[in-house]
Amino acid sequence: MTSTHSPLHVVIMGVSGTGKTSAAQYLQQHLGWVYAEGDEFHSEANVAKMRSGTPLNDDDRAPWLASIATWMTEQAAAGHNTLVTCSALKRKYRDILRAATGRVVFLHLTGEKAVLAQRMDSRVDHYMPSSLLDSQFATLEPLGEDEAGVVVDVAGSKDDVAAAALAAVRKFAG
Ligand SMILES: Nc1ncnc2c1ncn2[C@@H]1O[C@H](COP(=O)(O)OP(=O)(O)O)[C@@H](O)[C@H]1O
Ligand SMILES: O=C(O)[C@H](O)[C@@H](O)[C@H](O)[C@H](O)COP(=O)(O)O
Repeated sequence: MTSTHSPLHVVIMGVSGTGKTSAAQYLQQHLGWVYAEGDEFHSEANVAKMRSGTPLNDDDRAPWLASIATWMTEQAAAGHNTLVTCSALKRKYRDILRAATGRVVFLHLTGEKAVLAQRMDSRVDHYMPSSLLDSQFATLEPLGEDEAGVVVDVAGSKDDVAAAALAAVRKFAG
């Protein structure tokens, strides 16, 4: 969608398995905004590290976050609102994304670890093992009160989560 307003970036964040990709695909279908899957911005080394069951560290994540922010800025320059999936676990990671041109808001998907582990284990062809959930939760810094965003619980069905996510984005988009 092209707009005369400052482009809006909605970053769908949260630990692995919260349904970021599922929610983003639904939003993309309903809003028609350009969409970036954060997983696809990881280096091969990062993917290999996660696949082997080792958590990423700040140094691993820095170039990944920078490349996502660059994509967001490029899209904003073209006048596009965007949807981005990115775990964005720490506030300082979100600061990197917030530095992109345009308005950046976060849709934080949250759920119980056991539920997420079960969903991850039923996912096929994905490098991320559910054994990394402990470190994902340990690393997660929830949105601060001064961070533009909204929290959506993912205990319900995909349809429930999608509807809540769409309602939240429509509020942000005005
Ligand atoms: N609300 C939901 N209820 C049940 N299963 C879900 C829900 N949301 C996502 N899933 C499933 O859980 C797995 C993880 O979802 P995914 O969208 O890949 O999460 P993420 O991108 O955050 O890692 C996938 O197999 C997906 O189909
Ligand atoms: O910062 C990280 O440790 C990773 O980015 C991680 O948070 C992310 O979740 C993986 O890329 C797995 O991808 P999914 O979130 O799609 O499972």
